[in-house]
Amino acid sequence: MGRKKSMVKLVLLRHGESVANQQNTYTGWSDVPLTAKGRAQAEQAGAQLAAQHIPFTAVHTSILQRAIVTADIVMDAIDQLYLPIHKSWRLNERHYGALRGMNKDHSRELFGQAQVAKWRRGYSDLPPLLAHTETDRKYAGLPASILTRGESLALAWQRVQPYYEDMVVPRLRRNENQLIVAHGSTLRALIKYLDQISDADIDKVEVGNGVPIIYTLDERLHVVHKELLGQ
Ligand SMILES: O=C(O)[C@@H](CO)OP(=O)(O)O
Repeated sequence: MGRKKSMVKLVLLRHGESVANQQNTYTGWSDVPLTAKGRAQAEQAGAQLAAQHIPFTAVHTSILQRAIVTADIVMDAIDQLYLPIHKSWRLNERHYGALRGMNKDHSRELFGQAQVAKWRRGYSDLPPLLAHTETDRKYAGLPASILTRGESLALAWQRVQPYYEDMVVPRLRRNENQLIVAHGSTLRALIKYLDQISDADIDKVEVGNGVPIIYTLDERLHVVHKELLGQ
């Protein structure tokens, strides 16, 4: 009789629509709230996940309210409010530098379609940097090496990967299902890693607000199945 292969679930979820998403402005580390539509998207994601009956042992999110509130709504909907929730700046959205707050259509008028496409979806392209690093007290303890004046997706991955390796992988290895509620680019970086997408092809990957992505992983944590709920 062969040994039963263990399979574990890793669920990724981008927050519901934020005020900045609604206004079509660059967000990054801006700490903007969900819209009413964003809350409804989180509730719908929670209902879809509830139907999957996945018992998690931990939830991971950023220190930005749009992700934290989405995580809370989902934990309630799946009746797992008791779970530990780990919040880390490492799961924050990619820092959009001096673009933050700017309307995305306006940025295309200013810099051109091609440049904006690279900033938004390229792997190594750095947005124009802020003149100063973050002053918000929640970032006071950040390592000095972290560039908080703007990040490429590649730079964001450099701070997401250690979180994934230290906080998520050990739990997955113990066969514990994990839920990560984060942001478009943070999740694109993780999806790039899990799906082994090349630097060039990551520009085709989009992550929708409130669409749960369920990965089934084998004992080496390689992807054996991927499903987007409600798609
Ligand atoms: O503004 C942002 O921070 C992100 C996600 O909302 O936008 P984009 O899709 O342009 O990378």
